[in-house]
Amino acid sequence: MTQKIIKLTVRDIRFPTSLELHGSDAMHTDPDYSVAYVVIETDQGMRGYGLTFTVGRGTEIVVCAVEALSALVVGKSLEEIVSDFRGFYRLLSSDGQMRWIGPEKGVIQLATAAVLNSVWDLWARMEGKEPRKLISCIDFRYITDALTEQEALEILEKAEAGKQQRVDQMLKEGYPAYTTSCAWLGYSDQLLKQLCTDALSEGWTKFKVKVGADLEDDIRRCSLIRQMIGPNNTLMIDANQRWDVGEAITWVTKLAEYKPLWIEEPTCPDDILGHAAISKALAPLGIGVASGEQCHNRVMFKQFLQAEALQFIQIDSCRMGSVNENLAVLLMAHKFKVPVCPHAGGVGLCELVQHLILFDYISVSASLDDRMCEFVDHLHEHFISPVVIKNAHYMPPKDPGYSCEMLESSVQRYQYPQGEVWKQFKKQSLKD
Ligand SMILES: C[C@H](O)[C@@H](O)CC(=O)C(=O)O
Ligand SMILES: [Mg+2]
Repeated sequence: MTQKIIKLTVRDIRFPTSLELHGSDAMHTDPDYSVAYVVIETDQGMRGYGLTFTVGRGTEIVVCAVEALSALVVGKSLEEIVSDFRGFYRLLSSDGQMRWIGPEKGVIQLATAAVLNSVWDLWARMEGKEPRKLISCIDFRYITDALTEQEALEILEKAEAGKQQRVDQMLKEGYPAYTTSCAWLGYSDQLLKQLCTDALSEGWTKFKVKVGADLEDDIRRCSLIRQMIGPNNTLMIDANQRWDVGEAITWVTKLAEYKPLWIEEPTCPDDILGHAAISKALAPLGIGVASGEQCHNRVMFKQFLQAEALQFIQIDSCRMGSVNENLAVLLMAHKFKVPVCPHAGGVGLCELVQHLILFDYISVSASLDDRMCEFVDHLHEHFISPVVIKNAHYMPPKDPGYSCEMLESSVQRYQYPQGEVWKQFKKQSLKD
């Protein structure tokens, strides 16, 4: 049945997470987790839901960018889009009137992700996809020196073997996860201890700690958490781009005794050679470098891989141009033998990225070695099909679609600035 997209709406939804310092790190000290939330509707009454994660005031700019892209979507049929998804991706990412404010980066790329996520959601509610069809969604422009279309197809075809076994395994055991919920930078030691104790009793074995603002604090917090989790559990540290290259090496060397598996975003997320230098310096200490949550397109990831600048790739479901670009990165990571450990958390990122990482295991890498997906325990209650975590594993989603439909009651309560929650804050601040 032809489904013509007749409407696209986008709303600015913000959660006041800064009040309790959830999500805080060395660079984002008071984040209000937010989304630009997109709904597309077809003439047959079907809907697709998409979003991109942002923080606070920036959301209104992303909303404007989605509105600017909407004219490229409304009026098209789903069949028209998916029969040449590569072309449609290019239309959005290379539109002559808007390309200058990207290309394929920044606000326009976040907006592209929100729109395309809604298209993937709509499509996913309708049918299964074969390797050839998936490959036809990827824009190979600028990456053929690292991965050709033929190589990508061969990777997917090779992974057909054993696929059903991996599906069954995932349905039974789920995909391994780690938690970042215990140790946001703004949390007190007492809260950190409490959350860590709870997480251990729930079966968590892999923990990420925010670092980078103050070395003495980092030493104290890493030592505390290492003592609590013991020598056999896994610790990761995340500096959210706080340091220069030399500073990163010196700082992380001082934290090496706590045996972190990786240092995440040690420096500017665009500094490929800087990451390579940090990787080289930290390799003898057994510490890898992870990055990706602010890596804005497949071309950046290509160069990180070519330069051996990362030992862990952190794809993000909303930073790049949706599933289309993430497929390209999963396939390149496989070719370069670098494990994918997605960034999640935020608002809806866990809901979205679970699909990508399950796809990676089932249809691309067929490996769980050194792989795990981030989990953050905030804001899932606002989703119709929230993630299900069992024994520190993501259980495969059962509902059709891309899992980012929100409860309409939540959207209305948290819509900025007219939602009840924000109106209440406004009244309060007028009183103060
Ligand atoms: C501002 C966000 O909370 C950021 O700190 C998240 C992040 O770096 C992560 O989850 O990793
Ligand atoms: Mg991070």
